Amino acid sequence: MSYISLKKKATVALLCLVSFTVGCILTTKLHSPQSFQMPSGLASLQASRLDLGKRIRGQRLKDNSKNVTESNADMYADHREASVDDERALTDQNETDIFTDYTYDTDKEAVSANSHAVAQPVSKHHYFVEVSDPRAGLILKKVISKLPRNLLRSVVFGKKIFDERELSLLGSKKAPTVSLQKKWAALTEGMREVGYEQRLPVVINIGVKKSGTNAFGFFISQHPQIVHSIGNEVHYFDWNYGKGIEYYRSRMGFSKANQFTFEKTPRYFITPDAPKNILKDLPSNVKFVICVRDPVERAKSDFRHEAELAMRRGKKDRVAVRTLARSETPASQGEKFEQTVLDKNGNINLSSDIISASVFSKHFKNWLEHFPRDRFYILSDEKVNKDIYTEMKNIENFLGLEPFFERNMFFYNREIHAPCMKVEPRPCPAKSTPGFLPKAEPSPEVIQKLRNFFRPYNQEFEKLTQMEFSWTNL
Ligand SMILES: Nc1ncnc2c1ncn2[C@@H]1O[C@H](COP(=O)(O)OS(=O)(=O)O)[C@@H](OP(=O)(O)O)[C@H]1O
Repeated sequence: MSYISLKKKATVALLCLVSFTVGCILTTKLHSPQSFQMPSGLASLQASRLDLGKRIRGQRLKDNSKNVTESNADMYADHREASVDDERALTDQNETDIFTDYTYDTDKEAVSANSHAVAQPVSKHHYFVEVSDPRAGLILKKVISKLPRNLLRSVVFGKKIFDERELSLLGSKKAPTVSLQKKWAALTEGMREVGYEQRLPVVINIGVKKSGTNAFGFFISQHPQIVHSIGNEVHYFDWNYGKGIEYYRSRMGFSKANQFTFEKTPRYFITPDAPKNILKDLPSNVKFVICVRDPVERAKSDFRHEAELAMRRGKKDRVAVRTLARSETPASQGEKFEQTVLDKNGNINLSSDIISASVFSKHFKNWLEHFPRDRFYILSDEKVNKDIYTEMKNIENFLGLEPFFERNMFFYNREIHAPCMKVEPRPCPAKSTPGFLPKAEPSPEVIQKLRNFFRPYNQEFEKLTQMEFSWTNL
């Protein structure tokens, strides 16, 4: 081979190598979060969002951008009420398999999925997408598909961040199970740069279970100063206390300095050590909202809830099996309401959680030993049903929030016989109890027995709260 042809070949090889290297660099740059450049229009739109500290949520952003508003409308497309027990099970999950467990659960009849998601731009490169139930693979996909296509996107659930590639695997059998600690660190750093922190809650909805806590959580979370915990219920002061305060903080949404972190776990109300530990661990200005309802109606609703779990356990549903393993008085499949609330001799079954949770005064006394009465707002369902607007205004005032709620934001939904809030496109949380569940329709004698049992406790609760309730003396 001549020297010239050798030289030619070497030049060609060199050119190939250079163009390959340049290609690689360009590709890496295009896909690297660090080098990503956002179109200037979007950048300023997002910057103004961040300055306003607003979340992309339903109609609240209608004034900002048509594109984003449409996308947000879809985020609520499948908003249904959360199941406490799914949250309970979630906190049990090892960090990497959350998606594997829940995304492919297609048994929608048996599982009342809560599927709301809130997207929030947190840096040039990331959207923070809060998903209240990680089983909601479909809604996640929907949210992601609506975000500006040319942005690098991440979805966060707790400490899990799923990038676009991983999201594209949703719906396939290849579940993303990658450890994402590094991405989480990068994202939180990005959020801190723009002024967000994970703060401990200063407002907690501590219960009572089955008294409208989901609806209240939904209403209060519409306030721009309220930042909800990540996921529906954290269960720190009952089941996860051993995990430490930094775990608890890590379950909080990111907030700006003028925002209030909100958490709801109805089981705190009946957890003996919860008030003592909250006093010890949380900011001294923490306040509480307690939803209450006719104790007999509450017990019936609680029974249906437990019956749903029992039915799911019968189907070997993993969430239910795990949840029932932790329940003090698990319902048995096929058990009737009477069998749960009465003992063998026909007396009130005092060891049943379903009874105990309705004895409001007993638990409230424990809270009052640690916090003064003025730290609690008691939200009774009769007042909620009569005038939700006034109640939300009172709570705004109680918490020291800026005025936000207006009368025309609320309406009474005759289909579900409950007040709702106009948030596009699903105005309010659906009723939690699916129609296929066993009905709790005890005989009039059993009802009377329950009423006689609860009456003295109701009267005591009235004294403790300095309030009156229509169901006290029934
Ligand atoms: N506004 C509104 N929207 C939807 N649902 C409402 C509302 N207000 C009260 N409820 C009734 O509250 C019951 C559920 O209570 P919780 O949300 O506290 O349940 S849970 O403890 O979190 O599982 C559940 O009661 P039952 O239907 O009797 O089971 C809901 O119907």
